[in-house]
Amino acid sequence: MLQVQNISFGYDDKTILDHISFSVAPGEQLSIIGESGSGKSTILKLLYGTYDLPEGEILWKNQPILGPKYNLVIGYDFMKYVAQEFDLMPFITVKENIGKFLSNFYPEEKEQRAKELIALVDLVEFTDVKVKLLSGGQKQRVALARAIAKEPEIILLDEPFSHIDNFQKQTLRRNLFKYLKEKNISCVVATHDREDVLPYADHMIVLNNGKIIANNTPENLYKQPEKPLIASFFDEFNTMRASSLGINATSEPIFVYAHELQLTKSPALEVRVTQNYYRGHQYLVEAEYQSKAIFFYHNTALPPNTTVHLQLNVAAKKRLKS
Ligand SMILES: Nc1ncnc2c1ncn2[C@@H]1O[C@H](COP(=O)(O)OP(=O)(O)OP(=O)(O)O)[C@@H](O)[C@H]1O
Repeated sequence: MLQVQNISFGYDDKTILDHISFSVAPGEQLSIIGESGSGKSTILKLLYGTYDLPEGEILWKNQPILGPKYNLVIGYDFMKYVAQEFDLMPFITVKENIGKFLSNFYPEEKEQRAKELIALVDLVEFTDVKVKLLSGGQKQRVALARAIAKEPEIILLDEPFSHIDNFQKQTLRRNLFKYLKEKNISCVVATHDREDVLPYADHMIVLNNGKIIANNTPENLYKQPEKPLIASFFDEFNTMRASSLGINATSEPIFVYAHELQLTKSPALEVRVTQNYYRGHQYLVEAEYQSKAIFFYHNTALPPNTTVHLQLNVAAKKRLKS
């Protein structure tokens, strides 16, 4: 179990993390989300022991993770960290880069394992290519393969698929996260991508102004986002009054995802269409309601300046009542 207990940290006078606590069980995947600069990478670096902690404690299986003041070499064998900069060896091949992280004791097993890892990250045709000749996405794959080479107990991933193209991202993500679960490797992922979180994370924490403002399952946070920052991570959304949608709920503003609004003939929420954005499966329609923008999805583009009426779909009513 990883335990982060009341840690605070800043690079200079400015506090970046302010009394943060969370934990990660063996085999569990935790996602850290938050705006750019909110401190996601800083948390990963602290978990890895890159800096000394001025306050609080980080424990892995009840042993403290210590910074450079106490460790000549940063990091621990049971933990791997894939940073945004990959730190590969450019003048040797993909296989040699991965091999550096495997034991030389049983050469046949080493060969087999290197092949297995290269296949996992789909780099078979680049096995013997020098890393300096690879693209950014290919380098990121090598870094991921290298990090899991020795099966760490916990892995820290900083935007792990940021350089991988959309064609290959889904497969790589599925393969990697499935592999980590199978091997019971704990995983902490800093990400901006909801696709890293919704299908895979057991828990997610949301960072804002140095604090954790939410710590829950992705499903619970998706259903009850509570803050615009959280809703915006998942999807296009609107901040609305429950009364304007004809539901008896709180007088507090509610967050309604754009896909939860649909056209109706009855005289419900009346809006004026201003723009359409093609999104493949549907159009995202921008409209004006009481001088503010409101967004919803529709199967076809709607002519600008038309007046239409909107209502919540059935699933949204259920979500907002629960
Ligand atoms: N080595 C450093 N020295 C001084 N300030 C730093 C250093 N590294 C990061 N910072 C500052 O700390 C804050 C948090 O940075 P961090 O990289 O942890 O954010 P992040 O949430 O990971 O951002 P992003 O999503 O853009 O990667 C930022 O304001 C950043 O400018």
